[in-house]
Parts: sequence; C-alpha cells; structure tokens
Amino acid sequence: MLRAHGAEAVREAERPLLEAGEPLMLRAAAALAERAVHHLRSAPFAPQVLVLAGAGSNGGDGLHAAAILRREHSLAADAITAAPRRHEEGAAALEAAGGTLHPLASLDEERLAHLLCGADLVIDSILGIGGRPEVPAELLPLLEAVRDSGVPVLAADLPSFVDATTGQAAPEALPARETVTFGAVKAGLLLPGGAELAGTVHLVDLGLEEHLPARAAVERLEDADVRALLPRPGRDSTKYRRGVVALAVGSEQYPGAAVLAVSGAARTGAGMVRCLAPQAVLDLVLRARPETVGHPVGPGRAGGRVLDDETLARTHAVVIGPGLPGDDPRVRRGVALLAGQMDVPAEAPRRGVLDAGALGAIDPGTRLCPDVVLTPHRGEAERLARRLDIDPDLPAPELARALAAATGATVLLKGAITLVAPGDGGPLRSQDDATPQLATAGTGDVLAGVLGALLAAGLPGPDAAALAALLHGRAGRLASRDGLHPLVALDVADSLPEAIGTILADAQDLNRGAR
Ligand SMILES: NC(=O)C1=CN([C@@H]2O[C@H](COP(=O)(O)OP(=O)(O)OC[C@H]3O[C@@H](n4cnc5c(N)ncnc54)[C@H](O)[C@@H]3O)[C@@H](O)[C@H]2O)[C@@H](O)CC1
Ligand SMILES: [K+]
Repeated sequence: MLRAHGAEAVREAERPLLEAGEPLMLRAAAALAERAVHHLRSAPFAPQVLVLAGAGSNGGDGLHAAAILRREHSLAADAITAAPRRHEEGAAALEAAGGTLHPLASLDEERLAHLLCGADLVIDSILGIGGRPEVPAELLPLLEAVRDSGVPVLAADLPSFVDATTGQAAPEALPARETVTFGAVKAGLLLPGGAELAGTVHLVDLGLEEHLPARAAVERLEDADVRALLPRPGRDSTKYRRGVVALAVGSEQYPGAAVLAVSGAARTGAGMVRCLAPQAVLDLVLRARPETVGHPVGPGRAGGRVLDDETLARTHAVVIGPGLPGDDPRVRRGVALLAGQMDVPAEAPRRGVLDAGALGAIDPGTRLCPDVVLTPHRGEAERLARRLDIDPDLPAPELARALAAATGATVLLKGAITLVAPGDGGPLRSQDDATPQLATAGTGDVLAGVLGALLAAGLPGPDAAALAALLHGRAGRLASRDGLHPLVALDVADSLPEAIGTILADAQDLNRGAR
C-alpha cells in the first residue's frame, strides 16, 4: 500500500532528524542526481542538465544535485535561479563545482531558448512542500518555454506549484516524467491535480518513516495488496461461503445495465449472483449469463418483497441502482434495507452498493454504514451534495469526504483518479488504475457489480471500494490494450478474470523473488 502524507506531517517528521544534524538535503540531492543520471543513460554524448531553482530548500535540493552531477558524474549541469533570492549554500556548491547560475531576470527569450535547446533534462526544483498552486507572472514565460521545448522534466520532491497536501495545481505547472520525492510520498502526488503532473513517483528513503504519523492522509492499493485482500476460494469453499450478491438492476428503459452489472459481479468471482428485475430484463440477463439466479419483479409484486426471509438471510450484499429510474420501487426498498429501516431477519445484508438511480433516494435523513458504498460520478456527487446541503463545488477529495461524513457510507467518487472516502473517517484512498477508454456508457454498471461481489465476499466497504476501482481500471487497460483501442463495457467485465489472474501471478513471482 502506498501511504502518503500532507506537508505538515512531513515537516514534523523531518524536524527531529534536522535537529539531530542529519544532512537530509544532501541525501535528497544525491538521490535526485542519481535519478537524473538514470534518465540520461540513453542520452547522447555529453548530456546537459538544467536546474530550475527556487529560493527555498527545494531550490537547494536542485542546486546541490547539479553540483553532485558535476563533481561525481562529470555532467554539465547549470541552473536558472527562478527567484530574486537564491539558496546560498546550494548556489555556492554549484559554483564551486564549476557550474553557472543564470538569474532568470538576466535571460531574454533568445538566451532562454538557447539554454533549453542544449538541455537533455530539466530538474524542476522551484518549489517543494512550501509551494502554493499559483505561478507568479514573471515565471510564466519560463514555464511556457520549458513546456514548449519538450525537454523531459524531473521534479524534485513534487512538481512546483502543486499543493503537497491537497494536490491542487496551477494550470501552468510543468508535467514531470518522474517525481523524485523525499522521505515520504506527498498526498498531493496521489490526488487529482498533482497526480496528473507527477509522472512516475520515485520515493527516496530519508529515514523519516518512524517519525511519520501512523495514519496516512491518503492511501493507494498496489498490486501486492490485491493478493492480500482478494478472497480466493479454498478447498472448503461453497457458493454461499464465497458470497451471494443480489443486484436490483435493469429496467425497461435500461435493460442492458443489468447484463453489465451482473457480468461485473460474476466475473469477479461471486459465489452466486441473483438478479432482481422485470422478466424481460431477466430474459436478457439469462441469455448472456445463464448462471444468474433470476427473481422477477413487476406488476402484482410491487407491494411485497422480492426476496423472502430465507433467501435474504442467504444473501450477503446487494447492488441497487444501475439501470433503475429513481421512482423504481426497488430503489426505495433497497435504500430502506441498507439503512436498516426494513422489517427483515437479522441476517439480511446491511452491506451493498447504491449507484446511479439509487443515489437520488438518499436524503438528509438517510444513515448508512461504511460497508455501504455510494458510487457517484462528479455530476451525481454534486446533485447529492446539494440535497445534503454540502457545497457542490468542493474539490473532489473534500467533496467525497463531506458526502461520507453526511451519510455514514463509504463514497467512491469516480473519475480519471477514483477517490474513496471511508464512511468511518479513515484515510482517503486514491486509485489511479484507469484508462480514458473507460469513459464510455455502462462501465460504471460493471464497477457496481465488481464492488457488489467484493462486499458479498466480506471485504470492509473501504477496502472493497478501492480494490474494485483497481480491478476495474486494470480490466479496462487490458481490454483496451493499455488505452490503445476503444472498448465497450462488456469487454471490461470479460477482461476481469485475466486482470485478476495477471495481478495474482505477478504478486506470486514477487513473493518468490523475495524468499
Ligand atoms: N526540511 C528538510 O529537512 C528537507 C527539505 N527538503 C526540501 O525542502 C522543501 C521544502 O522547502 P521550503 O520549506 O523552503 O519550501 P519550498 O522550497 O517549497 O518553497 C519556498 C518558499 O517559496 C514561497 N512560495 C510558495 N509558493 C509560492 C508561489 N506560488 N510563488 C512564489 N513563491 C512561493 C514560500 O514562501 C515558500 O516557503 C521540500 O519540498 C524538499 O524539497 C529536502 O531538502 C529534504 C530535507
Ligand atoms: K519541485
């Protein structure tokens, strides 16, 4: 699991080490220099490095790195000082190593273009965790010129003009090929904004770990976590023990959503998938997925429950919403079931997914638990926020958190980066596994099914939500050959087994290697 921290937590963790006289900046600079060398391994003869240095310690990192590149790697490394002041110790080190510092104010357009033309790598060390997401006007031409030059950028600690805690980024900030981050992954590198600019994140160990708070600000599941979290069948497994999920999905208007959600659940390895839908929808579902257990709903049945007590007691999670209009009786009943407002046996499931049409049935009085996962996209999240008297314009992390706090449910906010705000107030999860090819109708229905299967298997809501986002994203990448070609939603469901198998097989190899 990647565990990331905000700026304050990192400063606090650094304090005792700095007080003990640990040369943290030199260690950071040495690691930065090493990564620069790595990126230049296929560069032409005598590659050149250009450091953009701010006045603070982040600038110091870059300047010391340039000095090390000159001293220890015989590379031509020079710097542009991007602020009226400069980091004096770093500047002295670079000058002593024979490097040149060009004050930005002294460079005209032509001279700047000339410096960039000769550069094979730019190190962005203008701002680190002290940075705010606004670019001063005098720096705009510099950032534009670097961007236009196409020279690869290595970000020191985090891309400059990104907030290390929230991820908010200035639109002009430089996208990096890699971010070499010092001591701890910064939360802003995993959140929307910073994550799009960071490139690959390379963590440098500065000995901070034991001083960091036990609780991370943001967490991200990685492949190794899939192996630990994903329940797999054993010799004593039965379809009931693996988990039974009941999906109230699909309507006359949107029958296909039922096929997609059911396929998502079945392909994730649910023990049994029940589908509660009108007969015409069930016919379609059973043609595509004959293993489904159908429970017809419709005229004449609207008053009673679709599942009797015994069946409900043998059902472990429910999915309500894909393909349902807001006024569908299954929505009202499903929300009431998950909110504990229904007269059902104690064993009836209180865990599940409220998606699409079911999100509209949540009002200020709805109290849910963290094992219920709401799965809005941004538009649905904003509509829900308005009904719950929450500012709909909040940045995504805060919006997800506010919705979770107001409902008690875990909130999975879909997007290029999927955020999971646990209903119990635990650390935010951020999953960046998707491909833009997933932005097509029906993929959300598949996700709801995946999540339903994981909840039915007994995973806690926040783990199930983050894992579902990871598996869904990976299946999407597989189905689109890493984003190369278009996909349809059913491709995603059909790619789930291979995505799961590949992750587990790779994790097994890793374990073997470590033994
Ligand atoms: N504290 C430590 O022990 C270590 C710190 N290191 C580096 O130090 C960095 C933090 O250094 P600083 O605290 O000096 O902060 P920065 O170097 O990130 O920023 C310096 C100052 O720039 C100003 N500033 C912020 N946003 C601005 C904007 N948009 N436009 C113009 N000026 C702006 C602020 O006054 C800020 O304090 C880390 O990110 C890391 O790179 C590393 O050397 C490792 C050790
Ligand atoms: K930086």
